[in-house]
Amino acid sequence: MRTLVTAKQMKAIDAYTINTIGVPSMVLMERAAMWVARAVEETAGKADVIWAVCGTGNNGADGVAAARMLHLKGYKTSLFVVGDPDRGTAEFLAQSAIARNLGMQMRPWQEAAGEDCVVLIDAVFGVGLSRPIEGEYRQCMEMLEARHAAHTVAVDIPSGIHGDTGQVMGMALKADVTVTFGWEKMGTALYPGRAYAGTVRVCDIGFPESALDAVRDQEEGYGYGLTYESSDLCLIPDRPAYSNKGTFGKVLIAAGSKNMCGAAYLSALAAYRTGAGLVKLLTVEENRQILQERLPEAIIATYTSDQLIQGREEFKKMIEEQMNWADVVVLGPGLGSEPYVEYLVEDILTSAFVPVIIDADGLNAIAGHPYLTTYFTENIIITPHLGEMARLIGESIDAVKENLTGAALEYAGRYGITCVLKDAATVVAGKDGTLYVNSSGNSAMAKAGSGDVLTGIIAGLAAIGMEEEQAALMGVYLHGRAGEQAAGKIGQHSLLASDLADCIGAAMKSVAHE
Ligand SMILES: NC(=O)C1=CN([C@@H]2O[C@H](COP(=O)(O)OP(=O)(O)OC[C@H]3O[C@@H](n4cnc5c(N)ncnc54)[C@H](OP(=O)(O)O)[C@@H]3O)[C@@H](O)[C@H]2O)[C@@H](O)CC1
Ligand SMILES: [K+]
Repeated sequence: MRTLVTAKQMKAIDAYTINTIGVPSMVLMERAAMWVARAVEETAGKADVIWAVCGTGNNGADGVAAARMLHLKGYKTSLFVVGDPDRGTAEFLAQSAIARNLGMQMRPWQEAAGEDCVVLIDAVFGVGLSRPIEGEYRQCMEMLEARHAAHTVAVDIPSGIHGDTGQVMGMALKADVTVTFGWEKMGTALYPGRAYAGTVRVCDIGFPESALDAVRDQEEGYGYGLTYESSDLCLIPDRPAYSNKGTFGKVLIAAGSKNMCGAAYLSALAAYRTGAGLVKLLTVEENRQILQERLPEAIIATYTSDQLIQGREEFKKMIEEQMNWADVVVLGPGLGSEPYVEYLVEDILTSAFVPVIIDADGLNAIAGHPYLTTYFTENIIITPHLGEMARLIGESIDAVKENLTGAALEYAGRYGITCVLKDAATVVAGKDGTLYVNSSGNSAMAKAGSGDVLTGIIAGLAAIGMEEEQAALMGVYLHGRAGEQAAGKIGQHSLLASDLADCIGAAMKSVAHE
C-alpha cells in the first residue's frame, strides 16, 4: 500500500519537518537534488548537453542544486532561469549563489534559443503551482516543448500539472522520469498528470513518517490517498480447506432486460471467478434460457415486466425473499430504461440489508428519480463512470473530470456510501473520507462489459468475506490486474470483457504467491 499526498499536504509536511522537527530546508533540498542528478546520470553522457530550466521557487532551487552537482562531476550543464530571480525564495537565492561561486552561469531562459539540449531537467514549477500558466512562463515552456529533448527528468512533478487533481494548468511538460520526494503526489497518480509523469520514482529525502501523522492530526478531515500494489493482494481472504459452497457467500445479480443479457452474464461470471459460492441471476423471463446455457453454474430467477407493474405488492414480496437469500447484491447491469426499473431499484433498496453494488442503469434510475437516494445506507457501493456520475450530481462530464477525487469524496460523504468513480485511474471514496486512486490496469480495459466485470469482482470479494469498502478498493485493483494479465495473453487491442473475467484467477494467484 502506498500513500499519496496532495500539494497542500506535501507543503504542510515540508513545513512540519523543517519548523517542528528542525531538519534544515537546505538539507532536504540537497538530498532531493542528489536524486535528480542521479536520474540524469543514468541517461546522460559526459558529452551531452544538460539543461536545467528553473523557476524561482523551491522547485527551481532543486533544479539549480542538481545542475551544480552534475557540473561538479564534469557534465556539460547549462542553467536557465524563468521568472524574476531577485524575487526567488531564500533557498533559490542560496542555491543560485552556490552555483555562481562554483563558476556556473545563470542565464535567462531566452538565451537558450539556438543552443542544444539532450537532457532537460524540468524545475519550473513543483507543488507550488497554483494557477494557469501564462505569459513568460508559458513562452518558456512552449520553447522547451518544441525542443524535444531526448530525455526529460521532472523535479517532483511535471511543471504545469496540478499536484492535487492531475489537471494540466494551461500547459505542461511531458517527462520520461519524475523524481518525487517523500511520497507520490496525487497529481501524478491521476490522469492526465500520470501520462505526463513517465516513470515516477519516489525518493527518500529524510521526511520522517511522524510528519505524515502530525499533519493528518493537525487538520480535521485531512485524509491521505492510498493506492495498492501487488503485495496488497494478500488482503484477499484465504479459502479455508474445510468449506462448502455456503462458506463463500451468495451473490444476487439483478441485471439484464429483454434480449439484453450480456451484462448480467459478465457480472455473474466475474463473481464466480472471484470466489463467490453461489450466484443467482434475477432477470426478465426472456433471458432465462440463454443465461442458463451460457452459465449453467448460475441459479436463474425471473420476473416479467408486466408482473412488476401490475402486481407490485407481490413483486415486492418476491424481492424481499431474494434479498433475504443474498449476502451481497449487484443492481443495474443491462437493466435498460423501461419505467419498471425505477420500481425494481426501489424494492431492492428498501429490502436489502446486505452490501448492494449499484451500477449502470441502476444509477441512471437513481439520477432520474432522486428520491431513491433516500434509501441509501452505508451498505451501498456505487460504481458510476464519468457520464453516470455527471448525471447523478447534475454536472457536466468535464466538471467531474476536473476534480475526480473531489466529486467522489463529496458524493460518498453526502450519502455515507462508497463511491467508485471509474476512469483511466479509477478513484474510490469511502464514507469516512478514505480516498483510493487505482494504479493497475491499462487502456485495453476501456471496452464494453468491463464495468459489468468490475461489479462481479466487488460482489465476489464481499461474498468471500471482505467488508464492503475494502471489497470496493480491492475489487478495483484486482480488476486492473486481471486486465494486465489478459492484455499480456491476448494483446491490448483484442481483449474482451470476458477475457478479463477469465483472468481474475491468474491475477489473484500472481498475488498471493508473488
Ligand atoms: N525545503 C522545502 O520546502 C523543500 C521543497 N522542495 C521542492 O520545493 C517545491 C515547492 O516549492 P515552492 O513551494 O517554492 O513552489 P514551486 O512549485 O517552486 O513554485 C514557485 C512559486 O510559483 C508561484 N506560482 C504558482 N503558480 C504560478 C503560475 N501559474 N505562474 C507563475 N507563478 C506561479 C507560486 O508563488 P505565488 O506567486 O503563488 O506566491 C509558487 O510558490 C517542491 O515541489 C519540491 O520540488 C524539495 O526540495 C524538498 C524540500
Ligand atoms: K517540475
